[in-house]
Amino acid sequence: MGASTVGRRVLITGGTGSFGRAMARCLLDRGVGEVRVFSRDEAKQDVMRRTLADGRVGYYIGDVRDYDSVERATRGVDFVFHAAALKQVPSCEFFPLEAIRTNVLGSANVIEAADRNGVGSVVVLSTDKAVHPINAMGLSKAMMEKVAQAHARNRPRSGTVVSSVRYGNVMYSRGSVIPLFIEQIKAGVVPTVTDPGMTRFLISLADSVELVEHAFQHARAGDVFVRKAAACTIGDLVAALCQVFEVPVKYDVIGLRHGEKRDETMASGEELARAEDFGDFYRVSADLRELNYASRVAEERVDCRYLSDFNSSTARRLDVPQLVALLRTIPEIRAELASWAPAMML
Ligand SMILES: O=c1ccn([C@@H]2O[C@H](COP(=O)(O)OP(=O)(O)O[C@H]3O[C@H](CO)[C@@H](O)[C@H](O)[C@H]3O)[C@@H](O)[C@H]2O)c(=O)[nH]1
Repeated sequence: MGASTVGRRVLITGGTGSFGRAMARCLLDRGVGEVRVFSRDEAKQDVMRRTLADGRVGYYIGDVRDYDSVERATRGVDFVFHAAALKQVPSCEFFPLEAIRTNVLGSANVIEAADRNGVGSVVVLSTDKAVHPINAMGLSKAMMEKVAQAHARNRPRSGTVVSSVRYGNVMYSRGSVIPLFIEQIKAGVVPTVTDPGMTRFLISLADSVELVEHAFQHARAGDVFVRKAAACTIGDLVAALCQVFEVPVKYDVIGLRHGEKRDETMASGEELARAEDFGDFYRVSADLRELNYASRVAEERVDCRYLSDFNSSTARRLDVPQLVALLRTIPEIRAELASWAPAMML
């Protein structure tokens, strides 16, 4: 069994977001000593302070772009979960430098501050969009993963284990398509679908917390953990939501947004060739060898396997009835349903 958070001090960057709040609750339930919520927005911190009402949670205003603010929040901390990010694909296309500042340089600040303050483990949250990236968000997250792996490679004697987790679309996360579709359905507006054939990996917030915990328990420096998520088409997703909210299935097609991919890749074939299978997860270890490639001939086995990518177009596909059942298990969707009377739409 790996490390435990019982009685320990944990920092969550981006701590007021969907992941941060769920992770904070989970840590508190498990007996954490202190949770530090680090974020930019004092209003969101205030709401969280009043909702959680737990004296073990401390609130730190700061920005991962500002090294000093991260360094201060990291002092005396045992573990860091790094969730602060710019994560919307279209907006990062318009402001790619902002994605670099937050997702790449900000992550480097978090890793550096954690290393200097002797933090035991840092888990950075990445995305399937970091694999074969074509948009600024995915490119910046791919670079974040590279920064995490370079830490493992360049500082082998560091006491700080830095690992990454990758997952797909978290259902009902803030600013994502499910709350948008629900808002449209409830307002009597026809949902706007970019491309009904587009596919996305779906995971629940609880599963994302579980993956981060798994990474935290099992990480070696430079590892990337990948969730074996199921996928769906956006056409099926909107149809399932219409069924859940008992309205006729209808949508308007608006076309791809800036920077979007039709399908996502959670792990490349090259990565899978050296991955370990943990059942619900893969662990892809970093290549920690040095740059002297000629020395490889002396190695026992040179592995040149290639596998297929783990892609949302070929992954296990959830159909409409399965999506309906899954969506009905999401607490936020149940809450939306509780305040919903479809007859009002007639
Ligand atoms: O009006 C809309 C808006 C979006 N979509 C589609 O819905 C899907 C999901 O969109 P969205 O919820 O905005 O998520 P993504 O752009 O896929 O990105 C999310 O999922 C990623 C994981 O793949 C995370 O890394 C990102 O932070 C998160 O924003 C995509 O196929 C969109 O094209 C529509 O059909 N209609």
